[in-house]
Amino acid sequence: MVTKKDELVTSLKGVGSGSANALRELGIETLEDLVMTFPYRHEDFRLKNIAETPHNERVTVEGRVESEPSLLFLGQKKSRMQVRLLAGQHLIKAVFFNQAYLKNKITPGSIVTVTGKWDRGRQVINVSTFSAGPKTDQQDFEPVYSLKGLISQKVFRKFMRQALDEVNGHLIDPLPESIKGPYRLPDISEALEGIHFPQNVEHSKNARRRFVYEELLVFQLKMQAIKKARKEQNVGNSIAFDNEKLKKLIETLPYELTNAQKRVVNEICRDLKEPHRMNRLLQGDVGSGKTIVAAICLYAAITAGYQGALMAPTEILAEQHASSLDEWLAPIGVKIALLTGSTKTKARRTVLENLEAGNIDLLIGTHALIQPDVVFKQLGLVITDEQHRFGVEQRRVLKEKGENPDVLFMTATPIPRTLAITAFGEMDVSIIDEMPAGRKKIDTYWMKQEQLHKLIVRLKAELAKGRQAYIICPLIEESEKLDVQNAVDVYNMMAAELGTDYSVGLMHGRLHPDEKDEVMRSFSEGQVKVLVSTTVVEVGVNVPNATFMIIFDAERFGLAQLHQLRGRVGRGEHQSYCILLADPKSEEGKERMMSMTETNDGFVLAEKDLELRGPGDFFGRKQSGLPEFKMADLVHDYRALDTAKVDAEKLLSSDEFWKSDEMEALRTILIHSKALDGERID
Ligand SMILES: Nc1ncnc2c1ncn2[C@@H]1O[C@H](COP(=O)(O)OP(=O)(O)OP(=O)(O)O)[C@@H](O)[C@H]1O
Repeated sequence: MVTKKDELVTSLKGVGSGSANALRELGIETLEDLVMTFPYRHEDFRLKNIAETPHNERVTVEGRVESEPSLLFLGQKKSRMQVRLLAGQHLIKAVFFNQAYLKNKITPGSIVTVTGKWDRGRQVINVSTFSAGPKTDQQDFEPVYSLKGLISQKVFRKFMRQALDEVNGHLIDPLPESIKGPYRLPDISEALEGIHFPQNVEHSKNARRRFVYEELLVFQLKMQAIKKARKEQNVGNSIAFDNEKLKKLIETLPYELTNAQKRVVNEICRDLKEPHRMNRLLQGDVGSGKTIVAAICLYAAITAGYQGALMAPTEILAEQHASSLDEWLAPIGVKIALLTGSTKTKARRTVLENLEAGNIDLLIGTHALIQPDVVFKQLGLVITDEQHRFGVEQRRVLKEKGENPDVLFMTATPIPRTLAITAFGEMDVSIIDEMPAGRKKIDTYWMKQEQLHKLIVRLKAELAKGRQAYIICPLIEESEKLDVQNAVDVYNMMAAELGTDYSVGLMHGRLHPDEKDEVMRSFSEGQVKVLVSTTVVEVGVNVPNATFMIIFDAERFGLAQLHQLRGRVGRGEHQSYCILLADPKSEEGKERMMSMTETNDGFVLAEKDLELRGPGDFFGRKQSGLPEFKMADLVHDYRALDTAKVDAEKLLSSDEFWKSDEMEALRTILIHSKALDGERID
């Protein structure tokens, strides 16, 4: 039996084949599809005082016509008409483009109501909606739908009215009274009315509140269900590590762990012990000390007789990790090997043999680590140090190899909380939210390119103190060649400026791996004082004596990337500086530069970045891990997201959710998704 909501839109009065096609193109076939198509904004038709209306805002005013309309034709169909209106005490102009047909309705002395964008400087309203006479029965708020020009707003609203009347009482409300009641959320019919035909601001706000909550609750239910299912089905390793040995390692470290580091080590080690497979994200701002945490956890797995793997995004980083971990772990007997794309065939073969035989405890490298022919004897823990998510592909390779290790993802990109919850909602998250003691704020300045010579004086002063510096040139992937040239030019200029006093090194993606190594080593050992580099040093490079950074064309970078780059300095006890050379043209670019000078806090910058660029672009490209919400907005609805998270956890662990009739609709949504099988599909 077809229920009302499943009836086709063609059952509505006035929907012929033309409109039906248009609606189908918008993804609307049934009455339910139609009523669940939400407007992307509401036009506000309340009367406003023009004197208080900000520039460029849309406004509706009533006014008395004070002149004959002057009409000018600008071509066959184009025209411009202008008339003077007295709105309250204000004499303004109303301009109508291509609405010559209104001329007869505009007579001097009559009252008219116009809506349009207000140009405050020129005192002009650019009219988009007109009615003769004072404002009467027009709705105060009218929804505006995204219709791609296929059908007019007015006709669409007419269909909507009919559809709402038809389905009223036939829709199943996924939210039971026990949830709606305490939050005073309207039921589905009332909420739909408020979304499509709001009587006032409150009405539409309440309706929106309901759908935002519903959407986020369903999302959270899915995420929590996935987590739970994975825990139940993933019989992973229970890694019984030797706590005494861990304590000893921690005691021998050159510094005391911060409380945050201790806390996350505990969280991760607790997961290792559990028999299910760990699936955890470790977030920590640049320089917060994630590497040592990784080392301790890998060592934990090793004390229990397992092998560990640490995967880095670049070769430089893999080498740097290998040398740090070697320093900490080799003295206590851990056998470490490095494997990257440039490991020579013979050396590679030796590593692989030893790995399979169990003679290597810890393998560090790039993606080369999880190639099919890399076989571990007993892999217990994989840590990946990457900006982005550990790909589906890599999980598949591990699975095919029969490995079932615990996995920890480390990210240095502070991900705004709301994004972390949504993009990584099915994972457990640990956060290092504290910097090692004694860290100083990196003083950040924004200067114009033309001030470079002044800057070089500052640079020399810093070098004279024995410090080192990075000079960053942009690398835009589409034209690596040009960027390399750019870096070479800057290198030549710096080498000329600094003469024989300080040696300058050059680093970019096109160098041979051996050359990269060589440059990096001489910089970290202090022979090279100034490193001119493209963004290849962006992640993870750790040279605590480097305290000065100049970033050329800084406006070409996003906030997250600038923050990562800046994080290369300020990693030791000395005061550090970062100078952004930039001539941004856009307001957004200026705002980015200002934000960098104002804060060192990666989480604050990440929130700002999210606000400036929107969630889709946050990761630098469209990230498939981010679900698209119809109503919820990740920048502003974070409170609702939190509430939904707590509620989802409670619901899933309650008997009522699984048994009661009133929860059936919500339960059905969950059952129809793949969440209960531990799969994420969005
Ligand atoms: N508890 C601590 N006390 C003092 N120094 C520390 C502490 N933990 C780490 N460090 C030092 O801080 C510096 C940064 O640590 P690390 O390289 O692990 O940062 P990170 O979190 O990996 O940052 P990035 O993402 O930028 O690589 C290193 O020089 C490290 O030795």
